[in-house]
Amino acid sequence: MNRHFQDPGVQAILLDIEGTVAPVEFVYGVLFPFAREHLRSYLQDAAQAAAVRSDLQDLYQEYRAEQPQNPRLPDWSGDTLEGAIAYVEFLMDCDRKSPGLKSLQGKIWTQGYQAGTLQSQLFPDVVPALFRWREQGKQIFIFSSGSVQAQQLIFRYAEQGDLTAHIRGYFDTKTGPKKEASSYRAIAAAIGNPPETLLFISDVEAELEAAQAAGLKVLLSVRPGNEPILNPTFRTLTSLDQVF
Ligand SMILES: CSCCC(=O)C(=O)COP(=O)(O)O
Ligand SMILES: [Mg+2]
Repeated sequence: MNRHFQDPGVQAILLDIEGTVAPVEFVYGVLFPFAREHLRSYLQDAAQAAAVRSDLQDLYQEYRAEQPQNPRLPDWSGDTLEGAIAYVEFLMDCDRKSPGLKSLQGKIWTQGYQAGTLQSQLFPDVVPALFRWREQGKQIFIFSSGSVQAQQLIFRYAEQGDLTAHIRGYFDTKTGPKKEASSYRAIAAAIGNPPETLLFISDVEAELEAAQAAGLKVLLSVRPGNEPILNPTFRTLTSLDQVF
């Protein structure tokens, strides 16, 4: 195997999920439809739970901030479930990486994974890479727009079994947006490593630009089903087999 990315200075690997370790088709074809289908029944059952109320408060704040500029928003007075459902559906329609939406989706998926209805699909090179990198002493972290809970589920309920032992830590957009350099500086600080000892792998060039600006090493993930990038600015990989 030609492991063409070798850099002895890299001590930790930060992985995106969708388009890097999991196929876009799994996220858009399985996870997102599951959350949409179960949104109403989930909120009807759980809207009074403290964690769900907190998500709804975050969503309502986002709604109030957006409402004056966006005539396409559905009506939501803040105290109706119908309004909440309509706004969450609106956010899902535009694939908004909203922390409130992502947190709610993670809670809905939890039920699906625990019931055995959902199982996560990862590219076949992911599990060998996790074992190989750990044997080489590299730490593995995740940074995704999906909530930390959703990320943990992906690795706990993989078709290949529970992979959470391989993952040292998880970061979501509570740390900061994926397209801002400050988020990557915050992640490096949280991990306790200088930025240049981290390698970030993602399918989105704007995320790599931000990570590179923060001093991280970066690689562009090119996978079946990803948005095609005609002239990539960054070094590409088509399999994690190519890294270390
Ligand atoms: C954590 S699985 C669900 C992924 C998700 O909700 C999403 O928006 C994908 O974002 P990513 O940053 O992993 O490309
Ligand atoms: Mg991605």
